[in-house]
Amino acid sequence: MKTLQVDLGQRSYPIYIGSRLLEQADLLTRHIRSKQVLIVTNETVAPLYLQQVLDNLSDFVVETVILPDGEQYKTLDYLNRIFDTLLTHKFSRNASLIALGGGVIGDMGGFAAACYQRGIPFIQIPTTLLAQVDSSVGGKTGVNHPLGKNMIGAFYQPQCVIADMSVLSTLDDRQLSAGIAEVIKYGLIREPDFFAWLEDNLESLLDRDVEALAHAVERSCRNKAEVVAADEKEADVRATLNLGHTFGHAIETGMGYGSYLHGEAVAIGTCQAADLSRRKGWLTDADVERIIRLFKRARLPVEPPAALDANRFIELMAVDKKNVDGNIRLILLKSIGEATLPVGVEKALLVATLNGYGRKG
Ligand SMILES: NC(=O)c1ccc[n+]([C@@H]2O[C@H](COP(=O)([O-])OP(=O)(O)OC[C@H]3O[C@@H](n4cnc5c(N)ncnc54)[C@H](O)[C@@H]3O)[C@@H](O)[C@H]2O)c1
Ligand SMILES: O=C(O)C(=O)C[C@@H](O)[C@H](O)[C@H](O)COP(=O)(O)O
Ligand SMILES: [Zn+2]
Repeated sequence: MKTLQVDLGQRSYPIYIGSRLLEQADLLTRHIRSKQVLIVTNETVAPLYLQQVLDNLSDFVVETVILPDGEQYKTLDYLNRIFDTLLTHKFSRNASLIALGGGVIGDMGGFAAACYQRGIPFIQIPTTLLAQVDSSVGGKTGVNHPLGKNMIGAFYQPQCVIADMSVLSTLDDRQLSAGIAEVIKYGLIREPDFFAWLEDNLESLLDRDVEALAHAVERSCRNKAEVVAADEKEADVRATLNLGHTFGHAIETGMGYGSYLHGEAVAIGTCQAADLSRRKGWLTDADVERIIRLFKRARLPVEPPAALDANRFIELMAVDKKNVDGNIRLILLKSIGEATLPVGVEKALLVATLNGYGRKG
């Protein structure tokens, strides 16, 4: 097992990465401070892994919330189900919440923990590749609004992250690829050698080679932990983790939550951001081709949905947390391995990308 640390002073916490970690009761229980524990999970993950977690908690009073599965349920309405259970069972402020699932469950569980009695401890047990490499680390929690992705939320750090590689064996191929989209992001924004490693090792990841997967999770988490430690609340460098997300979130919101997976929308959005970076004169044609090729090899979509024209994209992108005074600001690439902070772009260039990229037939 590898242990990384997210250094945030009093809010610091470990990320445990390894195989069969759900069998190690102590890893979990050492981070629980009271008898009362709530596990939040969903209808897909519960039959697979809930009992394993419950087996570790025989000395605790445990309640469970099993939410329906899907991005379309990442809403305030479904968040209320968590509060209903916490209140029905009179959970106190020292109770712990465990989020067992992918990014949807992690974001919702974390937000519920941030809100309940103004904050109770919570633990992330991420069960998708995407959640292990990204969403479980860094404390962004929240829910969607029909008008915008993750628009209601809080920064709230977990007590620990337990990334058990063994649970990835039940993940389907489409979800594995979605996770790889966020892995590629780290190479693009800050670690060119990692991007090259991914080019060399992509097939091993797609074949679920355990060593390759563990390496990708560890290197991704190290990158994310460093960025979050430098800028917990996205005043500066943390915004680079949003590469491709202004376009990607527009796709998720505009096409209806759940029709594109988050990682798929980020893959398309990153190709659009790369195209725009080329139009700014920062990336070469060859760089953009290299980026698109890697996403395609990862079996990810790279072309935006035809249903969203440039006007609709711009309307959707106007609802983004990086915008200032209503102006769209994007993370672009100076090179493969170096991202910009949020920048405004000439509307003509943005429209050219929205009209041109991926629409050439
Ligand atoms: N907080 C952050 O920093 C952050 C970062 C990236 C993404 N996100 C959010 O995360 C969400 C996407 O997360 P995701 O890709 O994990 O999606 P998800 O949570 O919907 O999980 C994907 C699917 O995999 C299933 N699943 C989970 N674990 C499984 C397992 N071990 N075996 C079989 N099936 C399993 C789930 O039930 C679901 O059907 C989005 O809402 C996105 O906005 C947040
Ligand atoms: O942790 C971050 O910071 C990120 O931006 C990670 C992203 O992959 C993630 O999708 C995040 O939820 C997007 O943040 P948002 O603030 O644009 O909702
Ligand atoms: Zn993301």
